[in-house]
Amino acid sequence: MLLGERIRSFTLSLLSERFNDMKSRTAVARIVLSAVKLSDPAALVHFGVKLGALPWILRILFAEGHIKQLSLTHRQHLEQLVSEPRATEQWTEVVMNLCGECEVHRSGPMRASGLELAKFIRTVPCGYCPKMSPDGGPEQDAERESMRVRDHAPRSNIESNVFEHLLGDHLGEWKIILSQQAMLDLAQLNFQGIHYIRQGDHFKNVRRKFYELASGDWAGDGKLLHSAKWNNGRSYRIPVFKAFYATGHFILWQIDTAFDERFGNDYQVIKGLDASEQLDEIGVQIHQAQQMYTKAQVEACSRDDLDGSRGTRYPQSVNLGEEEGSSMGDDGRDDEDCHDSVQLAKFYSLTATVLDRVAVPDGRVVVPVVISREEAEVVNYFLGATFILGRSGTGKTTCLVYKLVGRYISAKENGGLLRQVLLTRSERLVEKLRDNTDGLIKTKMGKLEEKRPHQANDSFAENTRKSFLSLTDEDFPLVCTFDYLLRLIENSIREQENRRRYLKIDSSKFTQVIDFKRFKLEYWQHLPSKLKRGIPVDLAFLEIMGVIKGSISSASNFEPLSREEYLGKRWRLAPNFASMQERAAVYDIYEWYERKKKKLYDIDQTDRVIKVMKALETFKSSDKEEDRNLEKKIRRVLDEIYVDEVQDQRTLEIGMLLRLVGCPRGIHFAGDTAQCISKDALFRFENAKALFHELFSGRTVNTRELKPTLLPLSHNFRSHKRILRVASLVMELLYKGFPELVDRLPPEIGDIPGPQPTLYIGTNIIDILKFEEEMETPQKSDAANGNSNEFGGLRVILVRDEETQEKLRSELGKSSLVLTILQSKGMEFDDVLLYDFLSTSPYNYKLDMLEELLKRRHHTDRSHADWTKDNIILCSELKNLYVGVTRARNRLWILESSTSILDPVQSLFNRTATLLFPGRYPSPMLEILREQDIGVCPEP
Ligand SMILES: Nc1ncnc2c1ncn2[C@@H]1O[C@H](COP(=O)(O)OP(=O)(O)OP(=O)(O)O)[C@@H](O)[C@H]1O
Repeated sequence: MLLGERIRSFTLSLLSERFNDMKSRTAVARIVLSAVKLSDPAALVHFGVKLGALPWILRILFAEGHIKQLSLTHRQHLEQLVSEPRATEQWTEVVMNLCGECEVHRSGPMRASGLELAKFIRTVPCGYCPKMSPDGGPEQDAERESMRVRDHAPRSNIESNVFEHLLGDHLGEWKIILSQQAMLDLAQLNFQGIHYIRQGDHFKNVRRKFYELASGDWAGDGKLLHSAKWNNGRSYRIPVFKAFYATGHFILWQIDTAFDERFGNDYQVIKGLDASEQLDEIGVQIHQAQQMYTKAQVEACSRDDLDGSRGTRYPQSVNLGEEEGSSMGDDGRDDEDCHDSVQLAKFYSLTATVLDRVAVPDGRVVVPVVISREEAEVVNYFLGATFILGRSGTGKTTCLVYKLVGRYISAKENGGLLRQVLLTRSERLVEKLRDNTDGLIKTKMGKLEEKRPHQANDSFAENTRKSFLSLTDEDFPLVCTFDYLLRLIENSIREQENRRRYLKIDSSKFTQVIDFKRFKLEYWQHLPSKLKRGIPVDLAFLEIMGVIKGSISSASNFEPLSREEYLGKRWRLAPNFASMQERAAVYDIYEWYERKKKKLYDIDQTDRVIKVMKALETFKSSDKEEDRNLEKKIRRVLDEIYVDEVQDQRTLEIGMLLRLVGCPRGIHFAGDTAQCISKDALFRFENAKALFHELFSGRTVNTRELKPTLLPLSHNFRSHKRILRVASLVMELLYKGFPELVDRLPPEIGDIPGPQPTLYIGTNIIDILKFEEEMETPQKSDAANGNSNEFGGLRVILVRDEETQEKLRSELGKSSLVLTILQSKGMEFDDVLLYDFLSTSPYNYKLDMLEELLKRRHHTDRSHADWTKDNIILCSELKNLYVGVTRARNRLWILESSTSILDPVQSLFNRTATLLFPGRYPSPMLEILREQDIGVCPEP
């Protein structure tokens, strides 16, 4: 009590001082906020009246969204505060000053009463409020360099509360984070508590213990600070404690550091490691995890007040700078018993909401992972359109989903609704994204968000009859494939055309849209051989769909590239065919394809998008009001669009999407050009960026909004460092061979140890796979335990193409998960078995050229440009390999049937890479196994 009083009077005295610089003002604002949160809620009134006279602090608290949040948690007291006549006047002035230019808030509170002002404050800032400048100075409108390093972005650029909305309230001063295992243990305890009365008390006790831990007051008889000891001869760099919740039962915990969204910085946190009491196993894992810490990290976790005395200990802020763990360098440690290192790689925030939801026995609880500061900045960034960029596993999808859900919940909690759509091309990934999105919303909002009727009636079939304009609030957030969204829009357009008898979008004759499979079977087979002229079928399709038809826009009057335009296109924008002869041949094929398609009444994906865009244009300029209204209505349905794996979308499609939102701020894309392996789309950031200019230059006054902000992510959270070394070497080859075709991004950094990837060469791969299948024992998986937000399952066999997929499925049976590399995009698996990828590559007989490539120093000369053009297929091979390798979290097996690939691969990965880059690749990367090395019993 006494301490509370002291903090309050100290803070009030601080408010009598003058602070002239923004840094001190921000610090004071944070202190005031913490003091308000720590005090009796009524204290808000005292502080608030004082703040009325201190607009410079109040502005900061408004701009960073804290007042909005206090208006929810301290509703009654805020009303009381702003009803005080002097405060009403001063607060109104500050808030109107801040958001006088916002479309929504311009008109101010409805009436000049305290109650109305409090209501008004609850909605400030909103998505339409222009960026608030807490220092009251004019907003710096200079366009930022788009590939900025966000570390330098001032914090006021960040909508600070989006991620907090997703999480809900913390249990106390200390943030608590739980390992996957501890989350499982918690759910298990709760389950037992419901079924066995005695254990019911356990769960209550555990809850209490977590609150005690979070309070920072760990006094007493050592019940929270009982040292955990292991007789395994290992020394622990950070002390581990047992918090007893019943005789013989405890939670294992240690102090660690993590990003704390409440303070916008890294802080000390309580890390719950386990509650299962399987001490031996977890003891080894904790030891391994602690070995990876740098000295500075260990120091940041240390405290000298862990003595069990009374009093609250506050978490300290941590500044580790740019320091990473031992990243990809060799730490000289033996990783051979690192099989479970992934278990302690991911942590979840234990907030009051999560604890309450775990206490409700209704199945799956999706909990946000503890994200890094870098990720939090991406999640909270809403000043303009964003492109989240990063190599694989760097959290792009995670950030995109948290952005969407955080915004959704924030709007809901403020009594509004955002109509958001999250798209990607792969159905499989969409399902995962939907589970995740719905799960996060349900965890946070509980009963408020019961099953959406949409799902029950429609199941997101791509031939849905539902129309875009019939979407209701309950359908949002809508998580679906791009094709599904397209179909919804087509249906709305068709309804109007039928009503008005235009009959343009009539797909009744079109049974199935032409995809690569149909193109190959029904078109290519009939293509006269003189037209084929050595052009590979997959590249021909990619070129037609991705370049000739894929870059159509309203600027080109929705016409595909003419022959002249295509022949004259810069090589970088259409790199698959470099010579005029080849391009001319492709154009001949394209013309033949269009003629045949017309005869057969067929349609392809680009035709569909073009039809939609043309129809919308026609409606827009129609002389019928009804048509114009329809076009307007379609444009007003969505507030925000999120696209994952955006590199799979054509420019044309991005153009369509941009037309569907009124303001560029509502657009958030995530992708990686190194993973651009689609068979029918050719993505270029340049093209997408150009579209923003084209489409929004007339619609927004803010020049910054015309340029999407690129937000890079660099830390790989998925795979351990031995897999990352393989991935980084593949990237290095791509950079060396095809510098113009992949954006150079910071290399993925990862610090988790793990087992060495294996290259197996043998003719009995199928037997091995069958054998493995039989031996496979059910393991704990995120998907199975329902306690986390994984985007994948346990083990997958990845193959080059659908034919191999079918072959393997028939040999191995349905219980094996076999996917093409393309289908596996965006997913992750504990174990990945890459099946015969190198042996079936068109480069299988000349893989030694990879070594030459790695050795190359300069790549600006002409001969290199020619080399790149001649080896364009290698670029796609390497991208596929990169995607395949990076799906693995734990074990990577490269299974190959051809002995001829052994020497070049072994030489590249195990010798040359280490010789050339000993820092990055300190030891042989692959364990090599041959048929004779393992004893697999063939089937009797
Ligand atoms: N801060 C974090 N700590 C631990 N795990 C994290 C963190 N952020 C993300 N993850 C996990 O890392 C994995 C990879 O994340 P995600 O799928 O978002 O990456 P991505 O960049 O979209 O990858 P890809 O490009 O390969 O699809 C997921 O399991 C995710 O839950």
